[in-house]
Amino acid sequence: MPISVQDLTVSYRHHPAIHHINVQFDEARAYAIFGPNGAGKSTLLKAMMGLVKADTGRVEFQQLQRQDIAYLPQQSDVDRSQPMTVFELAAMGLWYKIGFFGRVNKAQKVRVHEALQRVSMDSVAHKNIGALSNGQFQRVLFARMLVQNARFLLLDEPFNAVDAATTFALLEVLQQCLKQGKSVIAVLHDYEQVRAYFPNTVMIAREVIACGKTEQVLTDANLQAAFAALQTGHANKEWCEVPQNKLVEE
Ligand SMILES: Nc1ncnc2c1ncn2[C@@H]1O[C@H](COP(=O)(O)OP(=O)(O)OP(=O)(O)O)[C@@H](O)[C@H]1O
Repeated sequence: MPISVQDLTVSYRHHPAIHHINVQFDEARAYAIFGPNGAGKSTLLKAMMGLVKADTGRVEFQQLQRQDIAYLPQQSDVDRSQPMTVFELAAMGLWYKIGFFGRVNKAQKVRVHEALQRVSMDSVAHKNIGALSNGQFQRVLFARMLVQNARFLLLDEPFNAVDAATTFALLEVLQQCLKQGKSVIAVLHDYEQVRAYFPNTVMIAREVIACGKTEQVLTDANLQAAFAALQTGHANKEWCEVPQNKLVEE
């Protein structure tokens, strides 16, 4: 049951951030999305989640429901200043079962506590999220994803501004998820992390530069091609400055 990205173009103010992207994400695999700053990595994830409008192409979710996809944006969607406990934030992973204001039943409570245990945050389940460090907060957001029990985990720079111990612990959580048959698709900047934990890499620079086994994709030649593509604005003949339908709309 793969996710298939077909001919996907998204532009901001007439400039394509991603351009005719084709890529398939299969189940039970770990994919790194890699590329220079401004390559369109976050935009690709947002477009897959339907958070930005596509100018061309589409994303096909074969036999997947909305709750089968979990998404952790780069800057968290949760306002940490609002009064909410660690437990309540993790329990938000149940949104598709109980809505955002529904009551959590006994079995669901157990599930939330188990998820918090997996990220070593159950002992502070009663704490307000405003009191958490960046690393602790990211652990709770991972617990929320575990509660959702999605089949595809889309993570945008999940270890940015997170301490080394937490990064290691959360990478281990992702490994467990893979063993359970889930897929992880993560925007990452750290070569070593990608090489150690992500056997598949999609390198983009607006367009797909290379896609496949990490050792074959993360090469100097591909990295140079990625930087060059971003500087010159095109790496193949099909480049078009602005998708036509976007011009008509605006
Ligand atoms: N909301 C927006 N409005 C206008 N331009 C945007 C917007 N979001 C992104 N862009 C531009 O689109 C391009 C791709 O941005 P995106 O954040 O997807 O790249 P990225 O590869 O994730 O970058 P980084 O590694 O720096 O996070 C960049 O040139 C960026 O400035």
